Amino acid sequence: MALLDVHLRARLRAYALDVALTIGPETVALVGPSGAGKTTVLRTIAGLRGADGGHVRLDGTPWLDTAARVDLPPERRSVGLVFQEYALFPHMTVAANVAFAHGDDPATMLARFGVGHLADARPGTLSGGERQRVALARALARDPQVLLLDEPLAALDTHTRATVRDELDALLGDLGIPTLLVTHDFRDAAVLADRVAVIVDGRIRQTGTAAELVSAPADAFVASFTGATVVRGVATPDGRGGARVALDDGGVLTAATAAAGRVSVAVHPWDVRVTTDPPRPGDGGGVIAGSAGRLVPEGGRVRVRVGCLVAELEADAAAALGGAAGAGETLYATVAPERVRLFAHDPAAVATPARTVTDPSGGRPAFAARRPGEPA
Ligand SMILES: Nc1ncnc2c1ncn2[C@@H]1O[C@H](COP(=O)(O)OP(=O)(O)OP(=O)(O)O)[C@@H](O)[C@H]1O
Repeated sequence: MALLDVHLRARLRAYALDVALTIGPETVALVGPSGAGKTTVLRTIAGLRGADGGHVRLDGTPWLDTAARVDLPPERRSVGLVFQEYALFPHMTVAANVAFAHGDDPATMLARFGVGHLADARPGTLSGGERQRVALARALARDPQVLLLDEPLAALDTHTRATVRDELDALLGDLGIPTLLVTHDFRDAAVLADRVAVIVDGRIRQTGTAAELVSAPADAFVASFTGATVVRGVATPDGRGGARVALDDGGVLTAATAAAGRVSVAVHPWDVRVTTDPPRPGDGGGVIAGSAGRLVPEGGRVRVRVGCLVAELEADAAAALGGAAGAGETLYATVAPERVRLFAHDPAAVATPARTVTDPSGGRPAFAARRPGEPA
């Protein structure tokens, strides 16, 4: 069974990268913010840059071992690479691009990816989705033992992206070779990867299935990356093993876990309940009151902002709000205490806008991502 064993140390401009990963015949997504070191890891595995320490081994055979002074050139490492920009040679035809990767049979490879009819075309005349398929055909032409994908869907529009993502998902399942996929997008990671590793400043914060990261994030950054809204507040123990958190932006949440002092609070949008009437005082839970934002449809559900939280509702729950949303009326958001996650205060988690994810119930989650900076 194929096993890619990676441990890399490298001094980068702003931090020291130190990453260990073992990848069996599976797809592992390396996700994290810009500058976290994702591309550096991928390029080092491919042999396109060196490391200050560590190793890369495939089934025990070293491609890189700084202690033993082994550092195979890229062409002696059996990797297929797909870069962000597809890196096709613009002056060559599609067929020549694939043949260049010394595939003996570019026509068969292209046909396999549904782009056989484009063999004589120049890359500049292809759509993003077509270029992506050609790049995959080229990456796989040498029958590599390891596949490295750097933001393979980044250049595609939303519609093409969903289609190509599904194709890629099927392909990766068929290939069954160690595959490392670099992406900014938690949704892509959740669909394509068996495991997701979250990297920040050159260190892996957490590795798990997408559903594990959603249900048990190790820290506020991971929570925000999986789609949680992260806000700040001050926690006071409630004397019953939980805590009451006064949020900086107004409102109170109660948590089932104990905490005291400044905290980051992570809440997934699908755990937020929204009502037009305030909860009864005797309910004891926290509440956030806020003027309702617009209702925004998202993947069969509806999102609405209430104060500092974003709620994701079933269509009928949204309909029950009547005209309150969008009309600027006051709505009330509540969250079950066991769904309020408290973390040591982490400014990075708040500074990075959450990627949004829809309810992960039912096996592999269906994700709906919002780009950083887009309104919730
Ligand atoms: N040769 C180098 N020497 C020193 N620092 C470097 C070198 N190459 C990259 N860096 C720095 O290392 C950090 C990680 O870069 P890298 O490209 O791996 O990040 P990334 O996670 O892939 O980011 P993005 O998502 O924006 O592509 C960046 O701050 C980059 O400026």
